[in-house]
Amino acid sequence: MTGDPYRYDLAGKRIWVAGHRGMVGSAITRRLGSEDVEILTAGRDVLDLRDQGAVRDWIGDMKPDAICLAAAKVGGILANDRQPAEFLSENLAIQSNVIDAAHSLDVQRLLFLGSTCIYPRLAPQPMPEDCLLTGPLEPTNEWYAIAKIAGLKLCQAYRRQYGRDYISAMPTNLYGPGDNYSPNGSHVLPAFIARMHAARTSGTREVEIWGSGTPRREFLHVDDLADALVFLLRSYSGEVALNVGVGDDISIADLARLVAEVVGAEVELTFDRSKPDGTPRKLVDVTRLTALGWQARIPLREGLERTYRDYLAALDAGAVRGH
Ligand SMILES: NC(=O)C1=CN([C@@H]2O[C@H](COP(=O)(O)OP(=O)(O)OC[C@H]3O[C@@H](n4cnc5c(N)ncnc54)[C@H](OP(=O)(O)O)[C@@H]3O)[C@@H](O)[C@H]2O)C=CC1
Ligand SMILES: C[C@H]1O[C@H](OP(=O)(O)OP(=O)(O)OC[C@H]2O[C@@H](n3cnc4c(=O)[nH]c(N)nc43)[C@H](O)[C@@H]2O)[C@@H](O)[C@@H](O)C1=O
Repeated sequence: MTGDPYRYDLAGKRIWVAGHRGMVGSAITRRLGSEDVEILTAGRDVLDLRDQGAVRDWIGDMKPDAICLAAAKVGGILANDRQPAEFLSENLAIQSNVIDAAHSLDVQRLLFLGSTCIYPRLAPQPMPEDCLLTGPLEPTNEWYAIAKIAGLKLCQAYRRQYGRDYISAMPTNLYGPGDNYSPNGSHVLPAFIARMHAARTSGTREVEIWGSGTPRREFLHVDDLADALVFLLRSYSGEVALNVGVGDDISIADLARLVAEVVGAEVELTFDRSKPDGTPRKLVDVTRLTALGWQARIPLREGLERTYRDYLAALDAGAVRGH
């Protein structure tokens, strides 16, 4: 490679964080708070992103220089499995409306967020970016994965055909403040925090884990993700949808034990094998991101401690999402 490294200067830019009330969107907003940028936001109450005309009008009126697309229909394994229509249709609509309108209204820069479930169910571990579309997807979330693949492909297509500076990032499983704690709709980590906390406060000893407990997952604190996204916005331009992760994973049973320890719950685990395990392992290869100069900083245990404190504060305020 020759020439100067790519740099997008954020100074003075108007950046629309779509989905700013979600876990990721609010972390991006917090992180952008320390940059010299103007942050634009619109909640679902004023702008439903499934409405193509409304999205065009909003972008046309607000004229963002850059968009972080962190709005999506999101949920854990059971929600994905039970609502295939909404996970496919809403995500296709949200992302096409935003990306198409960004192109037609001449928005310079866009960052699309996918997920590592885009990779084949039995991908090599750790999963490199180039294993995309090399094998069948995990059936519990193939609907969501197909929408996310379409989103990253749309960014690639606008880049290839029209030279648009649109990029995509594929984060691993996330956790942190503002997560969704809905018992059936959440991801595993918030589910464990809520369940272990309930066990501790009620004195219950048996805590149920869905599936076999043997699948392995990687967990990235959302503040690390937000830092990585700002880094990418500033310093990455390319077709490849980049993995964002920590490069280390843990079994679901061990995660349950670790959460129990952090929460201070003395429990025995039971396994509900009628619930799906999903992908056996999902560890991302972060070689490309590391080579660009970014690395996660928050170790899992510290991130869990912080997240449990956030959960307790939200409980006190009666503001736990999904409860
Ligand atoms: N959580 C995770 O483990 C992972 C997340 N990601 C990706 O990160 C992104 C953000 O996820 P996360 O923050 O966890 O999800 P959240 O559910 O916390 O946030 C999603 C946000 O999108 C908004 N939204 C959804 N539908 C619409 C709509 N029709 N119109 C307007 N706003 C809408 C929600 O608004 P409202 O608050 O009104 O519902 C919410 O603010 C997604 O693209 C997801 O795929 C990727 C990998 C892992
Ligand atoms: C981020 C990612 O999130 C989803 O994929 P997933 O990684 O399978 O997500 P999950 O966090 O819901 O589960 C992880 C593992 O944990 C086990 N598990 C145990 N007990 C509970 C439990 O109580 N709740 C949940 N949710 N899972 C549990 C569960 O059986 C599974 O083995 C995608 O649909 C997809 O949308 C996506 O991109």
